[in-house]
Amino acid sequence: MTRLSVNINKIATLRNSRGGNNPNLIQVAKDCERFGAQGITVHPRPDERHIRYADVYELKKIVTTEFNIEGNCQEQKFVDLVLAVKPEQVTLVPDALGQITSNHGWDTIKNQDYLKEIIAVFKKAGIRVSIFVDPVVEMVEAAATTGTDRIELYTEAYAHQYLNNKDLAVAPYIKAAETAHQLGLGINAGHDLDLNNLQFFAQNITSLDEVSIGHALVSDALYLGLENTVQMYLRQLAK
Ligand SMILES: CC(=O)[C@@H](O)[C@H](O)COP(=O)(O)O
Ligand SMILES: NCC(=O)COP(=O)(O)O
Repeated sequence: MTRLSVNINKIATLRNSRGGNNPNLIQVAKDCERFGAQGITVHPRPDERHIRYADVYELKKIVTTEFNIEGNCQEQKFVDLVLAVKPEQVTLVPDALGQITSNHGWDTIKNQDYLKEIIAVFKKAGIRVSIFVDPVVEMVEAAATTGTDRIELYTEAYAHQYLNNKDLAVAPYIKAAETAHQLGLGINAGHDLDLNNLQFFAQNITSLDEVSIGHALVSDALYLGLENTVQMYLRQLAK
């Protein structure tokens, strides 16, 4: 069954907004796992707008499921952090500095040599590597020759198109996932997945290993409660 990794970036956003330690990020991570989450994802950005580098070291001490650190490996500080923490998985995301959020996958053709080199560094450290890609067959095919263990399908386009035509929305992801599976790549997915669009996506992407969900899940939890929300997302994946 597809694993749910809860991205707790937005818990850190709320915490940072008042300069204290409320909500307590570490306690939220522990609670998410207690409520059934099968992973914790964080995305420390260079400006530390939400997840701070120090948080990552503290989370490593308590995460008992799978710890997934996402970020831009072109930042040496990020590479050093991941090699020091050694999470179960690192997800490489080609974000530029000023982005409000992640908004594109790797060009795995143009960046083939660079990705091969940096992926080998993480794999040598025993860390599973996933790379963030758009649902484009050629990008998936080139991902396979970088040595990455998995791809993470960037699902913002799916989430937006789903509101108009869900079959059209999921079609490119089915093709990309079939290609990835045939090439022996693991398949993750994330960005803008939510309680409305998750089940249809998971039902159509049969070899989906993991989804990482944060913004919508944390927003839902404001109304539905965190324990209930985590379990609602898990039920969407179980159907
Ligand atoms: C790679 C990805 O889609 C998520 O990690 C996203 O980047 C979340 O980052 P923010 O929480 O900063 O929007
Ligand atoms: N990799 C996607 C992720 O971790 C969370 O993205 P979102 O659910 O906050 O859009």
